[in-house]
Amino acid sequence: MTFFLHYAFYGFISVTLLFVILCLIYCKRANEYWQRKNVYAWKPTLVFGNAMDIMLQKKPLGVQIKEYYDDLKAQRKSFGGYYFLTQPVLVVSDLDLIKRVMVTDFEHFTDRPLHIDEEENPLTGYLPALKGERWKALRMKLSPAFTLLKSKMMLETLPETYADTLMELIDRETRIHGVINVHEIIGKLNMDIIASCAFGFECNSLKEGNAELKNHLLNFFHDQSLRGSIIHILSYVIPNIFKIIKLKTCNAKMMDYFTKLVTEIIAIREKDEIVRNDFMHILLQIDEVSKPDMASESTDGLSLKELVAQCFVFLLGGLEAPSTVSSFCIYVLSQHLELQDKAREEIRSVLKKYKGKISHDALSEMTFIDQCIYETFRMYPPVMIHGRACTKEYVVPGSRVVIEKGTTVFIPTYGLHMDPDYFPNPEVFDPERYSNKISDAWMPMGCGPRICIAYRFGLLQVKYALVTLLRHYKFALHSSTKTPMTFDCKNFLLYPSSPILVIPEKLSSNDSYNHQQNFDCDL
Ligand code: HEM
Repeated sequence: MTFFLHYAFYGFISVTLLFVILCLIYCKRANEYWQRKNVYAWKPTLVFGNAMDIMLQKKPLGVQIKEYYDDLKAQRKSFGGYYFLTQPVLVVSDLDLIKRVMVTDFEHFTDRPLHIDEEENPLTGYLPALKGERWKALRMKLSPAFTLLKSKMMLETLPETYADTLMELIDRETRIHGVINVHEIIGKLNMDIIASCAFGFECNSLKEGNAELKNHLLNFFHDQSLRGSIIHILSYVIPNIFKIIKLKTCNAKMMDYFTKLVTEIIAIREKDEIVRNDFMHILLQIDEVSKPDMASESTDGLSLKELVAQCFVFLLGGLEAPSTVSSFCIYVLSQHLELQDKAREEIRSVLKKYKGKISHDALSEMTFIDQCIYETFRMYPPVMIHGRACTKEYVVPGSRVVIEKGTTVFIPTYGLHMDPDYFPNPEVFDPERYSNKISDAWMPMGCGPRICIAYRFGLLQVKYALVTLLRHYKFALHSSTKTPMTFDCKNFLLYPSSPILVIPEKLSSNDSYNHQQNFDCDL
């Protein structure tokens, strides 16, 4: 017996040692990938590669990739290799090569390196994660929901009461706390906007505060646990790891909640024969197959699971990115009061012409607000890196480097946006940069065939929120708000590390156009 235990013990130690040695050999070999290809790369550490600071949550991935971009530019390299743990990633720094990857040679980079597992987790079957022909077919079918005309129509169906409820909320918060958390307030407005525009239901986030829908979505974005934030990054950089380790990006509760919500909305529409010009209507029209009891996969139309996943991405896209950009815009305008006054002047004079109504036409005339929004998108792009997966072997033009199928490619958006070659004095908030042509290096919504499908709608959301706030309030930065802003390391999207708190000063009816009481008042 003792002999057997002895034998088993040494056997166990030997197998463990062998396993550790094999892992180390694997890591070492993986860390020589770019060297073998003769591609410039930062020296990786074993296991962590170049991502030690990311895994230890000392730095957001987008910020580190910006630093790498700066280094590539300094070394006059068009691209370079990066190691996320043991996964090799190609980072492209040359703008012409970036345009090739995203536009001209798109057929080699049709997919995004996102995790997709519709069996275990149907919400991952959303458009951003879909691959190849399935993506192409669905993108074509969904595109009509996001034309300029559709975005305009969606905006014009918004109840005017949103503005009043928003003001009540700001006044109440100011009375109680003296300050408002601008991201939180705009998040509530956007939640109501997308619930109404996409599905035609009242979410009442502004009125009731913590609406259930919003909480589920925020849990997806801001899972502050170490596990949650690491899972988010892994799902983007090493999606294949999910095939080996059974990890989930969304939990079962979230899945059940969305399925129930969408099923109920469909049932009500069918029962009451409601036809509404919104996102849900377009989805339901896709070959008329999206019946609540339909669980099977379909080739032409959408199964219920697929439909729920597309609704989910509409809510995700419409909530966080537009709210972040609008709140960063208020943040910078609170530091540049002269620009804030100029923006308000424009809002007032245009709204006077349109009798106080925030219509699509009125918004289109507010060009200075556009410039402020573009500049905010540049300095604070919610998506700091655009990712592509190489789907067909690619020889980098002008070199002998072959990008293998399956390689993850990063486009360092934040690096491009802060590059003085494209945007002189990049640290300075200067809306005048956009009085002429916008640089091709400006790409907060991506570019090429996989550009954000809802960029028009997203821009409108941001503009609507800003106009609604700035027409009635003057904002000053609260002393506890960080300047310069640092970014949260636990979030995959760019997100402030501490709340943006501002002090609102309500403008008197002489200062602000009162659309309800006096349609012809002089400002
Ligand atoms: C203003 C805020 C927004 C920003 C900054 C933003 C940013 C982006 C970016 C950077 C991409 C990837 C583009 C690429 O890889 O080239 C993307 C894709 C996408 N966005 Fe947005 N987005 C915004 C608003 C929205 C909204 C409101 C929705 C939905 C209503 C939405 C839905 C999507 C979808 C479905 C995709 C995937 C498109 C595809 O793969 O074909 N986004 N977005």
